[in-house]
Parts: sequence; C-alpha cells; structure tokens
Amino acid sequence: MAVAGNLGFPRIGAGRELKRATEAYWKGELGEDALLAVGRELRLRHWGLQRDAGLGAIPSNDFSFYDQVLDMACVVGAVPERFGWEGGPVPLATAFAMARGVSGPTRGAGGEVRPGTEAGVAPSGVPAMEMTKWFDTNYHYIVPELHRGQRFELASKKPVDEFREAREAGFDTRPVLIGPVSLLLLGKARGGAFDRLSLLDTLLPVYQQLLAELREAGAAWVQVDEPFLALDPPPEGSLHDAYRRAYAALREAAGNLKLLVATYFEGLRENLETALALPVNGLHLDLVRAPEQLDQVLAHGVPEGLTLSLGVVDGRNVWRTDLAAALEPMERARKALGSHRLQVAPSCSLLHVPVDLSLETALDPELKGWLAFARQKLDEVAVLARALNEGRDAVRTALEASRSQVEARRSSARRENPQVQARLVSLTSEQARRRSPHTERRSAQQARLGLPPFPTTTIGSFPQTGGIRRLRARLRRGELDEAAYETAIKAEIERVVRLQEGLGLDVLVHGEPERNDMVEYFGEQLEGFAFTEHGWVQSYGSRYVKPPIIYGDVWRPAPMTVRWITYAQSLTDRPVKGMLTGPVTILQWSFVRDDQPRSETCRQIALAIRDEVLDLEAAGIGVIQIDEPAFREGLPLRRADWAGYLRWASESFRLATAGVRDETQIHTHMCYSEFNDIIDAIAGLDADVISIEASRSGMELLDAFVAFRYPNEIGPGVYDIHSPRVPGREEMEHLLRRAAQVLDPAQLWVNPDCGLKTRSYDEVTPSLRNLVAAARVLREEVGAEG
Ligand SMILES: Nc1nc2c(c(=O)[nH]1)N[C@@H](CNc1ccc(C(=O)N[C@@H](CCC(=O)N[C@@H](CCC(=O)N[C@@H](CCC(=O)O)C(=O)O)C(=O)O)C(=O)O)cc1)CN2
Ligand code: MET
Ligand SMILES: [Zn+2]
Repeated sequence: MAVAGNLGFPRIGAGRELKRATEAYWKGELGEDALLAVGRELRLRHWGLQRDAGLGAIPSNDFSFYDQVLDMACVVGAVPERFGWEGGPVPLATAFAMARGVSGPTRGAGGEVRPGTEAGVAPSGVPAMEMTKWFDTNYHYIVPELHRGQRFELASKKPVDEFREAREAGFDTRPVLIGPVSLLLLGKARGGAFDRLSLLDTLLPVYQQLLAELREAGAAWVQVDEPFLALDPPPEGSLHDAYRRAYAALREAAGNLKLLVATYFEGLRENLETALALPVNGLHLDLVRAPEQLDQVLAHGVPEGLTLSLGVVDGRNVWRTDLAAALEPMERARKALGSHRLQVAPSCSLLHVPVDLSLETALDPELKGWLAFARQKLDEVAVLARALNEGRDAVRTALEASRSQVEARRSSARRENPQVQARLVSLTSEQARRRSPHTERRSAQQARLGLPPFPTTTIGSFPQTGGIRRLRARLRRGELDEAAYETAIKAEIERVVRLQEGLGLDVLVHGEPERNDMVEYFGEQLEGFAFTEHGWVQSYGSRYVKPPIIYGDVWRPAPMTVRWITYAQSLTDRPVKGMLTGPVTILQWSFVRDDQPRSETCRQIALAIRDEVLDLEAAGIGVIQIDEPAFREGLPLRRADWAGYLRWASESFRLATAGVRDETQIHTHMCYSEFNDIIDAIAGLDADVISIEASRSGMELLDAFVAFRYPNEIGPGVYDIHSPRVPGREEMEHLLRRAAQVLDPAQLWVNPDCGLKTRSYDEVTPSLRNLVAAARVLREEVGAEG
C-alpha cells in the first residue's frame, strides 16, 4: 500500500492565530499558558484536518512558535552563552530571546534586536542571533551559532512532547527533525572559521538519544530533513563521509524506528549514490523541482527495503495539480518497486503556501478553480495515493475534475494578452541599455539635481504606523470611502515630506504609506495578477506576506504610483525619489505561473515597470528607485544554473530602467545580500546609484564593490534599521570614513540600510538627524582636503 504523507503543514493558522497570539504575548497582553494553548489548539486542528484528508503519514514537530531551525538548535542545546541558559529544557522566553534579542534597561547602549521587534522595546546588550533566507524561499530562519569545541545535549524534548501530545489525542504522527548534517551546514561558525562538520561526532549522540526517546514513545517513522543532499557540496570536504557516518549512527540508535530522509528544492544529482546508500528506510524526492531524478534513481536501482516518497504535489506554488500527469512517473515507480515501497507527498513542507483556498470568497471563481492551497494539496496527495493503490479507475472523478481544470487553465483566454506577447517579441537590445555611459549621465544628473557631496536619502518607506494600517483596514471593510482614504494618505505624505525637509535630507521620499507591501501593492494594480484575502505565508517569526498570484500575461492598465509621487513632489523644491519594486523581486515574491519560463514572466513585469518609470519621468520626477532586494535570492540553488538566471534577471532590470534620459537618475536598492559572487552582474545593472545593507557588517559588504572597482555611485547603509537602537552621529561618521577610504568619496551616498516601515518615529527621527549630521561632517572633511 502506498501511503499518503506530508512533510509539514503551515502552522500560522487560517486566521493568523499564531501571529496574533505571539505578538500579544510579546506585548505582555497574553500569558505564556494562553500562548501555549493557542499552539496546542493549532497543532490538534492541523493533525485533524490531515487525518480527515486521508493522510497516513502526518508530521509532528513541524509546529513552531517562531522557527523550526531555532527549535532544533534548542533541542540539541546549541544556545549561545549570552542568553544565560544553564542546561535543561530551553524556556520559551529564551528561545524568543535568541530570535529577537533581549531588551535592556537603557536606550542607546549595546546590541540590536531582530526585525519584527515591536516599536518601543528598549535596546539591549543581548543581540539576537542572525537570521537568513531559507534556501531560495522568502522564509527566513535563525542561524545556529557554532563554535569550535561546542558541546551539545538533548535539551528540549519538543519532538517527543509533540509526538506524545498527538498520540494522546489519537494521532499517530511522523516527527520531523532537521538532520544532523544539514543542521550543522545551516549554522555559522563563530569565533573563527572552522569545519562545521567537525562537530558531527559530538552532535550525533544527541540525535541518537532523541531517536531512542521517540522510539520509546511509540513512533514508527521519523522524517529527517537533509535538504543539503540536494545542493552543491559546501567548501568543507568529506561531505559524503559525513552523511555516511551520521546515518550509521542514527541507524544504530533507531532500532526498529524507521527513518525517512527528506530532500527538497533541488535534485540529488552527484549525491544520488550517497543518498541511496544511506542505511535508512525511506528517501523523499522533490519531483516538482527535479522530475528527472526519479528515472535516475530507478535506473541506479533502489536498495531492497528502501521506500521512495514521491514529492509530486508542488509545495512551493499554488496551482492545482494535473493529477493524471503526476501519476505517470508514479506508475513507473510502482512498476519498478511495487506500491508498498512508495509514499506520495507534496514536494516539500507546505509551510510555503497559504493555508486554505476555501476561505477566499472574493477570488474570481474561474481562477479559484485553478488553485490549491495547503488543505487542497492534502486532498490531491490522498487521491494520488489511492490511484496508486487501487488504480486510476478508483479515482476517476477526481482525475477528470483535475484534468478539466488544467485544460480550462490552459485554454483560458484570460491568461493571454497578444499585445504583451508581441511587445516581448519585438524587444531590441537598445531598450535594455542606457543611452550614454554613467560618466556622461552623471554630469547631466549633477547639473539637474545640484546635490552636495555625500548626498543623503532614505530607502523609501517611513514607519507603517498602526494608524495607517487601520485606515486601510477601514477602507477594506467599507467604513471609509476612497476619497477619505486618499485624503488621509496625502496628509501622511505631507507629514513625511515636511519631516525630511526639517531634517535636511537631500533626496526625499513620499514614505510609501499607501502600500500594504512592496510586492502585493503592485500585484494589485497589474493585470495578470490575482491577490487573495487570506493567503498569508510566514516570512519570519510573526511577520507574514500575502504573495500575489501571477496567472497570466502581465501588463499595466494605468499608472500605479505617479499620483502619490507627484503629489509629494508638488510639496517641495527638493527632488522627490519615485519608488518602485523591480521585476525580479516582484517575480520572486509572487506565486508564478508554471506554464512558461520564469524569465518570460519576468520580462513582462519588466515592461510594466518600464512604463511606470517613463510615466514618472514624464511627470517631472528626476530620481527613480527600483528596489531589487530579492535579486540575490533568485539565484538558482545550483551554481551551474547561475549564469542563465543572471542573464535574464539583469536584462529584466535594465529593461525596466534603461528607457530614461541621461539626466534621470536611476537608483536601486538591495538588502539581505552577499555580493561577492555576483558583483559583475550587479555592476551590469548599470544603476546610477545602488544602496545596500552594510552597517551591521561594519561595511564588510562593500569589499566586493571595492575589489571590483565598482564604477557607479553607491550608498552603503550606515543605519541598522533592524534595530530599535538610535545610532549616534560619530558611529555613522566612522562607517562613512571607512567607506571613503576604500571608495572614491565622490561615489558615496549616505542612507540607512533599508526601509523604515518596521520602525517607529521616535527611533527614526533622531537617527536620521544624526545621519544628516554625519554626512555634513564628512562633507567638510573631504572638502577641506580637496
Ligand atoms: N513581500 C515581501 N517580502 C519580504 C519583505 C517585504 O517587505 N515584503 N521584506 C523582507 C522581510 N520580510 C518581511 C515580511 C513581512 C513583513 C511585514 O511587516 N508584514 C506585515 C504585514 C504587512 C501587510 O501586508 N499589511 C497590510 C495588512 C495589515 C494587517 O494585518 N491589517 C490588520 C488590520 C490593521 C490593524 O488594525 O492593525 C488585519 O487585516 O487584521 C496593510 O498594511 O494593509 C505583518 O506580518 O504584520 C516585514 C518584513 C523579505 N521579504
Ligand atoms: C526589503 S527592501 C525595502 C525597500 C522599500 N523601498 C522600503 O523602503 O521599504
Ligand atoms: Zn531593503
């Protein structure tokens, strides 16, 4: 019998219960017991609906109050010393402190707190752990800190506790663990570089003890995630040996407990041999991202006693599965192995898709028929498993329904816009190239803008206050009409403009108060996009996003930002910077159509943004910023695929921006990025000015630009906006001096690391005042030298 399984269910709750409860707890409005009760309620609800969907392998320990990697670090006792943990179960408050930092008694001293920390939390001497992208997703995990000689112990027993909790409620679950090799590779060496895998031997006994406890608690299977098995080998050697040693140890401790190793987001490729040789009972393959690996695995031969888990339902996207098409490779696997050696599953955890499509009452019914969210994907998995076990006839109605929706989507006229397609075909390479080189543009821009050296600006957003969000909520509920909303937003824009004038900033912004999110806002206004009411997906901790859905050819029916930017410009003599999100980031942070290459969709978005850029220019806006924070994140996981991506991604950016005259200044902004590997592609974007996150690393991120002799202008962030702390003038001066030592001072801009939307005005106002003062000091110094 093929088992229907799942690798992880979204934990946020269909009504964002987890966010509300966690944030209330942080504010002191909800006690720990009440928070724990919400967690328990969500787990039971999710187990219940997976069982009702007919799943045989239901995950546990996929729940987390913040992040599953953080939880796993707590399980193995990898709690950095500064959090004052003294062994034993890691308290919830300690785990939150690791994620968010701890507030201290005074303002202004010490370290930072993670983004997401609510305004008003005092800064502290206990900085949070780092946070970074989970592979190529918009989910962020807390990076375990590893040091030479690190000790581990079985500290938190969350996986065992949640298994027992499920069992007592009548659910037989399959606990999910992050595997030992991947856990170490997800971590970061602290206190000097060393081979992270050298810690494996001290870590393995903890996993052995954990498996023994799970076995005693009655678990039959454990899912051990090893996503790195599907990636390029890391710089450390002996990876194959590490997997072999690790799984020999786990096998020994597991006894009759069965181990399923899960890989996802890519194919096994050169690791196929290693993966198939592991002494485990099951191997999960992502057959959506890497369908070719099934035949490779079957050709290689699957060892006796190894079950394959076929990840055929897309866990990263929202389209309904073509069930009949999905069955074809599955039936080949059945022929080779027999259905008793197969499981059916989503390609990866369902964490990355919204919870439940049935909540969407405003979605166009035709479109809704094409979609499946987490709950609906469970049904698909169950049907596919049944088809393997009982034959296609047993599920004929479901197969037909799926086929007819797939057909409807394929033939639907609403996806197509012949004009967009024609425009793409007739693109010329001139359209993706500025008219003159940067040096010439620079003089033209200087003549027009007349900016001082070390010009100051911000990245776009000003604080998204509760008041602004409530305005939008009231507009949605019909309690406020469009006109009243518009008036209120304009008042906000005026306030932000006056504030910036008062602070003495050189290039102003309108503050983005009209935007719910930098991607969703554009999705709402572009054709070919749909958006949801409840389609939330966790981005980090209690911060969620509602990615829009690209279902058809993308085009821009009307200007999107012009009236807000020109309104802001009408209020002041200083230049106001127009703010747009770039095509790569819009693509990356949306659910994309899977019936054409991403590159094609990206070019369509680029043309829509190009139209907006040209309209802003025609309306007299002289500075336009096109944000691309997800440019680096879009890089394929396998290095062999990088060049192709970089070609179309940078072409799309240039297509969006290169239509303007020389005297129009194009800015871009990137954060959460390492530039070393891709600096030539960044330079190839040919933006006049790029602002980057740099303050936390003490300008280290600039190294790539220095080594490359980056020719255009650059604003390395000097104000860490992820912290509530107000940076002093001297500290920012110091950062600027460091930048001015390694780059030509004439290249430099002065700005924060990123937008200010998650901060509050009492943090932002003094910080920007200091930033302007620091720029003035540098102007004098450099002016005096020259
Ligand atoms: N798409 C995207 N990805 C990104 C980023 C980003 O900015 N956007 N930044 C990076 C970090 N990730 C982030 C992800 C989310 C948030 C964030 O702040 N999310 C907000 C939601 C933002 C939003 O969509 N706001 C809407 C809806 C807000 C809302 O929940 N309103 C209340 C009612 C309003 C109230 O009374 O407060 C409700 O509907 O119940 C609006 O402003 O209109 C949150 O979870 O709280 C920040 C950073 C990387 N990835
Ligand atoms: C994540 S990058 C954010 C850029 C955007 N313009 C902002 O200021 O919020
Ligand atoms: Zn940013």
